[in-house]
Amino acid sequence: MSLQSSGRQQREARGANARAEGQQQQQEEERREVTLFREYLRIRTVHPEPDYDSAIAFLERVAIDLDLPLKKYELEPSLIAVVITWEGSNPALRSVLLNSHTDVVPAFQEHWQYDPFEAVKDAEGNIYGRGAQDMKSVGIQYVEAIRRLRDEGKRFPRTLHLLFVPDEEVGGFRGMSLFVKSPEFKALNVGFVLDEGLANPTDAYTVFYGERSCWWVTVKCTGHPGHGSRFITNTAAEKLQKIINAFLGFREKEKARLDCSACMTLGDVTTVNLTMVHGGVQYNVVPAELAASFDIRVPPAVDLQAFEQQLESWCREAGDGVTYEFAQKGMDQSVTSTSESDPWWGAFSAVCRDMNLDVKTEIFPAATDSRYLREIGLPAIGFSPMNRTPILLHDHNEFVSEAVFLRGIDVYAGILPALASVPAVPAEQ
Ligand SMILES: CSCC[C@H](NC(C)=O)C(=O)O
Ligand SMILES: [Zn+2]
Ligand SMILES: [Zn+2]
Repeated sequence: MSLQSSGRQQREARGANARAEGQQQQQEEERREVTLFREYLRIRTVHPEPDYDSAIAFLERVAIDLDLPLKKYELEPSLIAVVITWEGSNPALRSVLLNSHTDVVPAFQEHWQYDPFEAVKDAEGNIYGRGAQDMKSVGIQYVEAIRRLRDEGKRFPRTLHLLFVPDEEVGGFRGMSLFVKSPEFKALNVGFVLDEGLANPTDAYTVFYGERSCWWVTVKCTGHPGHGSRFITNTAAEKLQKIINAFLGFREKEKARLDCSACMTLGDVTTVNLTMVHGGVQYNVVPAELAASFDIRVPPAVDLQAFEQQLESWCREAGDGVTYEFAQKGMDQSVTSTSESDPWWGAFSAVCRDMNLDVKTEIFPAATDSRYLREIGLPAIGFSPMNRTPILLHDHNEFVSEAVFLRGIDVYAGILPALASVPAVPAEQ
């Protein structure tokens, strides 16, 4: 056996040390909010085989502890949405939905400093785990803010629903997408939604009021086949070359637009990435068909019809026998109002100002479950209260510090009363 310890041994040793320190600290002083969050992180709701049963059992205990009713809605066999409800004093008013997803993306253990499902807290108070940012922290912050408000004897006019959905990380097709279409969702009488956002490395908090449309498109190029030793004309490869040049040429222009503007963010430009190429038979056979797949994200301000015409013309210009097909084509471009005169945004932004939070509004660069909620006409804000934190969702060594996590509970304890006290909006009068 080598004298040098392996990566795994080092990780285990680090984990054991940090655990021992953490346990000691926990016995001495760890706050129950943090302990609950770390317990949730240890539940392996990780794709491709998320342990949703354990997450549901955990949430059932949370609801009992909060003394609030919990309902389960089966969306598909073994895919369950959980709703914990704190009824308002005027339940006829529309409710506020606090959404979080219970699933997390896979973690590659060998790249992590600690086991991604041990929820290790290091000496600096950083809590490591898959889901630490995306978005188990937010789920527990909602719970703990509500616990605090209830312990203080507060009650607000509007009902607060805590929703925990499965399968967001694989597109939400069997999760939120189904739930929003159900009569049970309608019965929740939702008026406004808080959902996930992103960390911000500066002092500011980022708040998302819309998302880019997600277009996944495969362009198929056909052409003359033949022997690999000859100059075959009109080949699939020549057409594919034109397609790739057109798509990636546009990508460069959009990148330059982003790079030369200090006030633009990723959500304001269109990104195009070549993510898959398909085709070919063997070295000496010129193939009759080749295809390229692109991940395209289009900001809400872009005219989608005009953009599709652009794709069409790139395909036409590449030659005959070039066609495209969508695997995903988001067409809804609804954004949530950030006008101060909007009752929901007005309440949200005013309370953020009162708490001295520096809020930056942006378009979310990727796709979240908020798109299903905006699609049915609901205002939804993406907000994960994590400032002074690097953006590590889906990355190795995802963490949030204990201090930022706890501060996020204070933030929700300020925001939730404001949202749950928004006076009846015109549609409710
Ligand atoms: C369109 S389904 C895929 C959803 C995924 N969401 C995130 C947050 O990574 C994405 O934007 O690729
Ligand atoms: Zn997420
Ligand atoms: Zn995610």
